[in-house]
Amino acid sequence: MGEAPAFFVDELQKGYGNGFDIKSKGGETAILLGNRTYVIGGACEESPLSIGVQIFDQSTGEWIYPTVLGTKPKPCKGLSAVLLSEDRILITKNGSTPDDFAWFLEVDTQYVRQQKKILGTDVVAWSKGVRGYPEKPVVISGPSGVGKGTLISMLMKEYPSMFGFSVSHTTRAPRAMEKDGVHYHFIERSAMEKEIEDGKFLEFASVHGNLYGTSVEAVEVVADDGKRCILDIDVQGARSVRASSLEAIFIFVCPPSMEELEKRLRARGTETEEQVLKRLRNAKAEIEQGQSSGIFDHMLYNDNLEECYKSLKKLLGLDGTVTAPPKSSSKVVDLPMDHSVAKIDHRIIINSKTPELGKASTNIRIVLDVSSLKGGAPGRTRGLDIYTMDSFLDGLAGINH
Ligand SMILES: Nc1nc2c(ncn2[C@@H]2O[C@H](COP(=O)(O)OP(=O)(O)O)[C@@H](O)[C@H]2O)c(=O)[nH]1
Ligand SMILES: Nc1ncnc2c1ncn2[C@@H]1O[C@H](COP(=O)(O)OP(=O)(O)O)[C@@H](O)[C@H]1O
Repeated sequence: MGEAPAFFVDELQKGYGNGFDIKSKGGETAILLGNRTYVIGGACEESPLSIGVQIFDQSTGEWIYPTVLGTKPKPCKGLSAVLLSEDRILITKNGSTPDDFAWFLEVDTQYVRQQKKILGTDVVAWSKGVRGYPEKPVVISGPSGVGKGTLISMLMKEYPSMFGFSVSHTTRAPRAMEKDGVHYHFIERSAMEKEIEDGKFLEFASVHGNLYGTSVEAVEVVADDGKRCILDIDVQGARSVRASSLEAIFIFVCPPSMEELEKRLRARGTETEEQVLKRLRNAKAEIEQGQSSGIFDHMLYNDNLEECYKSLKKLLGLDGTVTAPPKSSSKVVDLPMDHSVAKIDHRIIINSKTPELGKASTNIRIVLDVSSLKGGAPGRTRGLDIYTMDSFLDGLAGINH
């Protein structure tokens, strides 16, 4: 483990360290919470491509190097921090673009507390701040061979700009037509177990003797692309997602009969006889759980494919005229290299400290509204509203007229 920046120790031991402006040459900043000071900045020793986090415990005088989970921000020349509530710190990166300037470091959220228990170490977790909300992801479960993949392909083909598929990781061997990174991320068991330990998965389960899992990134990249995410996962996975912070719609697809299911599975011809028998044995338990667990919001019966597809579209609100969700139109400028932050209720006001010479507009003020945050680590924190002070004042003037 690396040394903590020496110049901090004196300041921190004096109890100094509350606020968003204790900056060193390395660009670190510090936040005091209880008797712990979170020192954030510079590059992380263990993963140099992300910002480092160290904790100074005032009561013991010792440095703690926590396990850092979630999507990590890349290092930058400097940053500012504001304590939002007692459980998370908002970090703004100097000189960054609007899609990279707001990050959250969770220090005592439900997710962090849960992970502390599992890992038995100190834990902090990053999540990236994102404007607005995507539509709820759609979780589709059902026994092997019922037609989940077929229905999802139809949906993606008809609405390519609206839906995106969550590409799962699996330890099973690829089928003849399957492409790595498209149908699944095919991975060795030991590598997947390591990634699970590192907190990279939203959920995972052992299904038909193989490991399957949805990485946090698999879902987030789809939402970042402005699309609605579709997850094809088993009942255990659906249960885990239900218990997570991801709000989704849960659909279970039933076969018309076990005989028909067997016929489809055999006709598909992708499994060995042993695998077919295993999948049919598991199907009974899956259908029972699907129907009685209370996890699923909707049941679909895939007897006639066209009828079933119509029902799927209906429950996703696609039976009428389809309108794309409006994209946010308010433009935000890049964050200045040097800035200060202040918190007023649910708004963070970001002020550029040094006017940029030779430019007409010198004093940039950006407002970050954090009143409607949703989600969080290990995924994204969504629902940020970011605008310039000018547009905020224009809005107020509009109301007054
Ligand atoms: N929990 C979980 N289940 C998954 C995931 N990806 C696929 N599955 C499920 O694993 C099972 C087997 O999938 P697969 O081997 O592709 O065969 P299929 O059932 O014939 O489509 C299916 O029930 C899938 O829904 C995942 O990321 N997590
Ligand atoms: N309603 C249906 N009627 C007849 N065959 C179907 C129907 N739905 C899907 N199939 C076929 O059943 C097989 C299994 O479907 P698939 O989408 O691979 O299932 P899953 O993804 O649930 O394992 C495929 O060969 C598919 O073409």
